[in-house]
Amino acid sequence: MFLETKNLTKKFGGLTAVNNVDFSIEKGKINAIIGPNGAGKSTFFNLISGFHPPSSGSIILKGQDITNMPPNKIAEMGIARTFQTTNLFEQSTVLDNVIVGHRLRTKSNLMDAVLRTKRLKREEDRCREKALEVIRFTGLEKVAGKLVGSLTQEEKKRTAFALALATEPEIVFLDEPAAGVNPDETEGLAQLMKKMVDTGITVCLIEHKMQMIMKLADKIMVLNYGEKISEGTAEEIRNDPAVIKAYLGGSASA
Ligand SMILES: Nc1ncnc2c1ncn2[C@@H]1O[C@H](COP(=O)(O)OP(=O)(O)OP(=O)(O)O)[C@@H](O)[C@H]1O
Repeated sequence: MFLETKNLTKKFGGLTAVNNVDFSIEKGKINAIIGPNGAGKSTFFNLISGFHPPSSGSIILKGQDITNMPPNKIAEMGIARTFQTTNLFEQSTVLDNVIVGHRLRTKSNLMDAVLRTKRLKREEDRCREKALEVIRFTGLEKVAGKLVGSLTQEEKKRTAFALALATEPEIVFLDEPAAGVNPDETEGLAQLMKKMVDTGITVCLIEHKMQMIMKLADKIMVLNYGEKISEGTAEEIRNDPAVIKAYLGGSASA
């Protein structure tokens, strides 16, 4: 299995936000995590990307235990993520935002910057090339020189994808990639996720847009109050009484 969590648990004081979750992600597939508000989806992402240490349980990437690794190490291992409220620099251009992503893969340090070494120049060129490549991939060529603050919501979403891709990840975690965009743009972003998978990148997303998830995801996990209540294909999830009950607030019979 490409990435697995075993008994993954996160407690915030008396609240168990993620409770004993076993989840496995297959390489080259689109995996989705759904669940009502407050179900623990973002917390689950934060655990995998190292932003929160788990209270217990483990995270295994390609057979290696990465539990408790710091976020920068996890990113170096090939895991990238985007955020619900995209953490982009609004006063910088798309290109400058995306260039930052590839710095993760470079080695130059403060001395290289002070002395303007050849290594620094070479790595700066490489970051720029990589940024231009992912800007083309995500369809942002026309707005590469624009300030992020002036972009549409959909372009900002694409920029967040591009920033994640610039780190050369093996797997990307996308937190509500289609929130706040119209149906046509949602379809465009779904196509972009498929394109990512076609190049060999594994995708895992959180999304509230059910129609999109049901069409797009190869495998879905459903969280409710921090617990995994169901897992399977769109068809399996759709017909699972536990899922129907969770979404209807307990008013449907299980
Ligand atoms: N840093 C934190 N400190 C304390 N409680 C937290 C923290 N982060 C999340 N929680 C709580 O953990 C629970 C799960 O939250 P989380 O944001 O993971 O849910 P979610 O499924 O992503 O929700 P949404 O769909 O609304 O974004 C919630 O009750 C939330 O209030």
